[in-house]
Amino acid sequence: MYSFKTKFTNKNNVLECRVCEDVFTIQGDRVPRLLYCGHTVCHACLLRLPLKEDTILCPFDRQPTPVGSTGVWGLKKNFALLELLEKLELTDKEASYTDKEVVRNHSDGWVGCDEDESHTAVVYCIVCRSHLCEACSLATHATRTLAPHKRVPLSEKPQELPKCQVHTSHTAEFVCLKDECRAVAVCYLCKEYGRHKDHPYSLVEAEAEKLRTLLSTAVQRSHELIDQMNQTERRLEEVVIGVEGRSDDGGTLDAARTRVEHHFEELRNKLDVQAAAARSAVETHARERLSTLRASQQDIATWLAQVMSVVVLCESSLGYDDAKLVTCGLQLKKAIDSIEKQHDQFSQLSPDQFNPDIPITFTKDNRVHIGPKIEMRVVALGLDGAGKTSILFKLKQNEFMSCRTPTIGFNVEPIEYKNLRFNIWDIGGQPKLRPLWKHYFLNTQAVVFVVDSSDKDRLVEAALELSKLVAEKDLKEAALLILVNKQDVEGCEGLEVITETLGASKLCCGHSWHALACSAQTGQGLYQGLDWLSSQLVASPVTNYTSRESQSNNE
Ligand SMILES: Nc1nc2c(ncn2[C@@H]2O[C@H](COP(=O)(O)OP(=O)(O)OP(=O)(O)O)[C@@H](O)[C@H]2O)c(=O)[nH]1
Ligand SMILES: [Mg+2]
Repeated sequence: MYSFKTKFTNKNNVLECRVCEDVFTIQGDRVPRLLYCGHTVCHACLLRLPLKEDTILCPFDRQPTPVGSTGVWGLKKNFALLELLEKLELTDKEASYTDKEVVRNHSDGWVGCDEDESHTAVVYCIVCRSHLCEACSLATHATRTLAPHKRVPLSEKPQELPKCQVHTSHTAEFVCLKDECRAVAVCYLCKEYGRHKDHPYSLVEAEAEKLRTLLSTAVQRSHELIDQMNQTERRLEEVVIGVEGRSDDGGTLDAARTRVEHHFEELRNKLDVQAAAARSAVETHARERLSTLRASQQDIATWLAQVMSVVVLCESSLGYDDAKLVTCGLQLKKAIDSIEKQHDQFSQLSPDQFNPDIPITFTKDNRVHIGPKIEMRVVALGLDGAGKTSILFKLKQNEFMSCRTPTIGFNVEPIEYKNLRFNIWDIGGQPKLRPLWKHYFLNTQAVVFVVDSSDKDRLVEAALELSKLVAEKDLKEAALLILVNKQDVEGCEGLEVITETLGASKLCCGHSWHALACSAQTGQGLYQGLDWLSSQLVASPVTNYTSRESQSNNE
């Protein structure tokens, strides 16, 4: 039978490092490495040699061997020696294989000692690759050379590395990391000289360790994910119950349905009240109108009878003799005067009475306005010189006043446009007058804020005044129209820049607001402004144009 002792005594020190006298190994610290002079020294002894200017001196003949940045790891292994070692180990294994298998197959899991098959192996020598019992381990490793061999309990025996598929007698201890090679396990020959020369590589153990870490992390994260999913699933179930409700308690769906019903019920009630108010307004209007018409009818009937009786009197008086006619002259003149009086009264009948239309306009809050004009209170504000009075004048007279007359106090003018009457209050904008603005706010339905687009230096001042206006309680419901005026002036700022500089979208976000470019000189944008204002008051567009307005719109 093969013996562990003979295995090493047969080598006659040929396979030992001549520095430390330890046996060379295929891998690890005792790997044989070649120096430039041809001597072979184990890796561990080379590490202990002093390094002088990136060279080490051979311990036997002092010849220098340069080592680069990789140190002694960069020195070539003595492959002839390694092959010899491997062949010897293979022979050792083959020789012991049959016996060991017989012994191992003797009982499942039982491992026999390689020195004495009747003993049970408890340790494994990593260097000699032998299974040993306690006694044989001590006996065989008593020498100075073998005593340092690392022996581990059988349970910690390192795994056997696979063989290289190309050099089948060599262990595949490296993994080639080049993409095309798909992590194939290779031996040092393939790595140093063969197909995988110069390919990136790693040790099989290191790569396996990396994969293990990766797998453990993945498993741990998956467990966490499963926990989270379970929790979320439970929460979703709770939400489903919350929406659908339980048998004894309605969910949020029921509550939402009820709110929708309630909201529209309230709207319907409000609309019913508004419709009743509108109907009543129409009825009242019609009643008043009919009573006026009937009164006029009665007046006309009376006038008719009176005129006819005067006519009869006059016609019959035509045949009187002179004396009688003169006697009745005073009475006849009175009768003729009364005809004139009735003619005057008759001609005063309003032509509106002959139009059977009932002109109705609905406001945005569903109030009904009956009559030719619906009124809107508008306040025009802005810095002094912005052009408020000029805009008002242009709308009223269709004229531009080029001279500067600052407004002290206010001007108020009704501007009639379509079926609206805008009562525009133009308030002086000088700094000393601005504290008075607030006295005009009550019941104001719209503010027209005028900005001078040619006076860029005062935009910040204008923004400040605008910010105060939008914060006014009395103007909370008021619509806000920003008129960017003087667009005819060369070099003036455009609408977008001005609204941005004013910060209008932020400032006015609580209001219904709009900005328009305009010019009091040319009339540009002014009627668009009135259109927007009317859209804020009435529910549907107004279409009856007067001739002047049509003309202005065509300009
Ligand atoms: N070129 C040009 N000048 C304008 C325009 N609008 C107003 N102006 C001129 O700007 C000056 C001031 O106009 P006003 O209408 O008096 O300004 P205001 O806003 O009423 O000023 P205060 O009454 O002081 O608040 C006048 O000289 C106007 O002729 C415009 O659209 N184009
Ligand atoms: Mg003015």
